[in-house]
Amino acid sequence: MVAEVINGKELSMQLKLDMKKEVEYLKQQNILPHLTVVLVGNNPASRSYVNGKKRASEEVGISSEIVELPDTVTEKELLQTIEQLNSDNGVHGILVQLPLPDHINVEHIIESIDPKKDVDGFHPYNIGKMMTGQDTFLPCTPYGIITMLKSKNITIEGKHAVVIGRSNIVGKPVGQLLLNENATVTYCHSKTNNLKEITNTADILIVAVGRPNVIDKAYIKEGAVVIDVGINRLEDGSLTGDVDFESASEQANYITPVPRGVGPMTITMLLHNTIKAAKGLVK
Ligand SMILES: Nc1nc(=O)c2c([nH]1)NC[C@@H]1CN(c3ccc(C(=O)N[C@@H](CCC(=O)O)C(=O)O)cc3)C=[N+]21
Repeated sequence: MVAEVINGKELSMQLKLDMKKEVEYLKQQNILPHLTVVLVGNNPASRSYVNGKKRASEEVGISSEIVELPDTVTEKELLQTIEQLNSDNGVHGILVQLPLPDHINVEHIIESIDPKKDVDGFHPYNIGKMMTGQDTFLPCTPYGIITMLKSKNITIEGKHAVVIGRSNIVGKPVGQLLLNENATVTYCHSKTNNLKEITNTADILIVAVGRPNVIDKAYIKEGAVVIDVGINRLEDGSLTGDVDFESASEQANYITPVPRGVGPMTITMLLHNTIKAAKGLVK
């Protein structure tokens, strides 16, 4: 079997065309969707992701702004910046790029963002809404993954979905969204015994490990759907996922590549959430 590739870049382009039309329509009603991204410090990877978000916003006509703060900024100063953005009626979405420097408590920062502007879907209030199946901002990477599955009409209901990874921004919420779609969900992580035995029962395997090329065909059931959330920069500068793409493609029915897989979808769902915020749909 040779797996069909789910191209996140292509799907993103289609979705962005629809969003562009929607933004034009909103502008006719004097609503100009606006996203503010807060970037602390000078991490090159963060800077490149933030630039990607700005570029994508421009593509669909969303106005965006990057607020840059030095890595010496205090927690109090950062909280003040967020407070200003919370009270600015022209700002619909606020995203504080992670990771933050060690001297800043990330929970304090996330909880200070107005949940109605929390386009990352990271605020505990929105996570609670997601867990109880209420309409809210869904975290962008998990939402992008569900959107990719649906774009190929892949059945989620009744399937065994295995998630490797339990981070607050990917592993935990993607498992919850799969559960909301009536999958049977298993979480695996660094302390899991018999990982390979479990992943070999997965109809849908979500890999968010954070180490390059560690999941190969030995971990994959024939005909499975494999979603690679990893973004690993190798010494030669190239990007690779957590999945050994060549090997896994021999066993899987569907697979996502890296780059041009989940990454672009993350940004696209951020734009979707920003438009949703501008429409005032999240209370
Ligand atoms: N508050 C917050 N929200 C985030 O959503 C967030 C964050 N912090 N911190 C970092 C992670 C990472 N992330 C990515 C977004 C797009 C690509 C992406 O577009 N990747 C391209 C390649 C980009 C490249 O060449 O570097 C691809 O996979 O094809 C990757 C990673 C969002 N994150």
